[in-house]
Amino acid sequence: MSPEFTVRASSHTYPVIIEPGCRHKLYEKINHSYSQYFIITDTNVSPLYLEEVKRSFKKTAVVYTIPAGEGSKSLEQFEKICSFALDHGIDRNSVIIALGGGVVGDIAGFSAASYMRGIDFIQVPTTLLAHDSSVGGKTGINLPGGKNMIGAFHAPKAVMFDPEVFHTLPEREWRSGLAEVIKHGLIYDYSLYSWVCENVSARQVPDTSKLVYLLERSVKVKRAIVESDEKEKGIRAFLNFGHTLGHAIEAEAGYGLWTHGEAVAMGMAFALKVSEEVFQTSLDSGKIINQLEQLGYHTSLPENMNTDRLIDRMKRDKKGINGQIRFVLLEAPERPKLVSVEEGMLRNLIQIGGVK
Ligand SMILES: NC(=O)c1ccc[n+]([C@@H]2O[C@H](COP(=O)([O-])OP(=O)(O)OC[C@H]3O[C@@H](n4cnc5c(N)ncnc54)[C@H](O)[C@@H]3O)[C@@H](O)[C@H]2O)c1
Ligand SMILES: O=C(O)C(=O)C[C@@H](O)[C@H](O)[C@H](O)COP(=O)(O)O
Ligand SMILES: [Zn+2]
Repeated sequence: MSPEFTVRASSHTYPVIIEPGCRHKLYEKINHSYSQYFIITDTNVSPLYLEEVKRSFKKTAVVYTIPAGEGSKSLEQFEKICSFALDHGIDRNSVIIALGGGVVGDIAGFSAASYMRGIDFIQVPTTLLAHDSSVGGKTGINLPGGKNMIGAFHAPKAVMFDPEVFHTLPEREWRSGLAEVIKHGLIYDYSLYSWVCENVSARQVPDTSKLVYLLERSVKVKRAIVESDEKEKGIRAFLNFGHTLGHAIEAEAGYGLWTHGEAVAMGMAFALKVSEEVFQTSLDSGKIINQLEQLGYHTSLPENMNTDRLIDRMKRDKKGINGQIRFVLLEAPERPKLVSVEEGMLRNLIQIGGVK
């Protein structure tokens, strides 16, 4: 089974293709009228998959390879990509192909959104995590002061998953991606969350048919949310569950020390505790936090994290208004809510070790 469905954006509707082996025939699936094909990839993905992808092309592709890792989502790399594009004749009728994980997707997408005021791009996600980043049109780069602080909404022309490539993911990156699936489950589709807990190991990439199933279900959660609120005026903020603290941790530790998914999992565990405090509900946060631990995520903040600095970073989060820290909390599974949370409560919870 190779699911194919569409995502509606305000600019256009684009296909999402989930097809084992499709990296060998990417060119067949894309428009042939582009003047140039500009592949952006990274130093880990390039030796694994670039030649296979390029072989399917009838035209020569221009390639730019960024150093693997979160550190590459930078202004410096952005400038290098755009200058390289200009030097290699990339014009308005060219297309950027993002071959890699979320880092490649975000910076390639932002380059596509900005270069010559916007050219087409196609997402070819090679990590599980990028099932989230490749759909919905958020693109961007980091500042030292905060994650994704410079960016644009720019929808891809297509998203093409070849789940076979997930088999080379290191365990840590597989687990990282699973955190965003879990997020989709907790905020929108609890049966997906339960299915993951029962059927998916965080230690080992499952077989391809299970991967196809997982991708389709989780991408469809993302689709439902971004189709109803593309520019984050309302419910799209729920996709930030776990990210208020998660993004602060990533920036505070130094980009790349924590994976995005590790930080988001920690952030979700924290947000669950905050939810209990704020709503005084019977949300069984303990059970979910235990399940996160079973899957191998850290759910207690390391002692070397400085509370003041984490609080400062959370105040600069894009969801914040007038210096107030706003968290996505859960009143119950599938019942997320965006809430301003008192700084004192956050300080207390951080100081007692986050969630324990
Ligand atoms: N735009 C969005 O909506 C959105 C959503 C979620 C996350 N993000 C962003 O995505 C980024 C994280 O993405 P990520 O976790 O994919 O990180 P990543 O792109 O750095 O990939 C993780 C690691 O896996 C390697 N890799 C990629 N594919 C591989 C493969 N098939 N086999 C072996 N190794 C492979 C990469 O080289 C890298 O070392 C963060 O910057 C995060 O902020 C954006
Ligand atoms: O698509 C969204 O919207 C998300 O929030 C998805 C998140 O998983 C992702 O990490 C996103 O990049 C965060 O966006 P930001 O606006 O908080 O930087
Ligand atoms: Zn995320």
